[in-house]
Amino acid sequence: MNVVLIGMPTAGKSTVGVILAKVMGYDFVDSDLLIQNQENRLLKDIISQDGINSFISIENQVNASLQVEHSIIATGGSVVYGVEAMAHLKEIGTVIYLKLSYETIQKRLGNAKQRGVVLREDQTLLQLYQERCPLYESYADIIIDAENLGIEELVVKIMNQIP
Ligand SMILES: Nc1ncnc2c1ncn2[C@@H]1O[C@H](COP(=O)(O)OP(=O)(O)OP(=O)(O)O)[C@@H](O)[C@H]1O
Ligand SMILES: O=C(O)C1=C[C@@H](O)[C@@H](O)[C@H](O)C1
Ligand SMILES: [Mg+2]
Repeated sequence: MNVVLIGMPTAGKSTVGVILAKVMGYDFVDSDLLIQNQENRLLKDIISQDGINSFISIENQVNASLQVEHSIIATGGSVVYGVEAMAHLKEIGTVIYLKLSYETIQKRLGNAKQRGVVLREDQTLLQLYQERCPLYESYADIIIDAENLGIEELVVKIMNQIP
């Protein structure tokens, strides 16, 4: 079985995921890096060159094809737009949503466009947050409130909730 981390960009999926893998003796997979490997391009270049719909479709295909065991899987924040990806991830793992307030995400994110976030031209970060929260919640097996927790504290909180 795997543990799948979902949540907004900067929620800590990659940072916390790799530590969690070490502490639990799991492997670590970052699906953003698998996308970059497959495409041989940076995420932000895929988004700027091909557009957000193509990126979402590539992300969906990569995550839907993931064949791993005993791994912590850090997904990209936009993975929840991929129906096939989420169906597959739910089948191969326990899905954990790292939930943070809009204010914290905004502070950590800085300039969303420069980081290559899947944000439509006419969409604000607040609208993106409001659009995504229900998706993260609907796919989550476990929701973890990560607000005001340091990286190590969050690792412990996640470990305590993994079945
Ligand atoms: N618990 C935390 N407290 C403070 N800062 C954190 C915490 N977790 C992560 N960060 C910081 O937030 C930034 C983004 O974290 P990270 O790359 O792990 O996010 P992510 O969820 O993987 O985002 P993405 O969806 O873009 O891949 C990093 O600079 C990281 O150090
Ligand atoms: O939440 C997002 O829109 C994204 C998050 C990153 O992990 C990458 O998957 C990509 O930059 C898009
Ligand atoms: Mg990440």
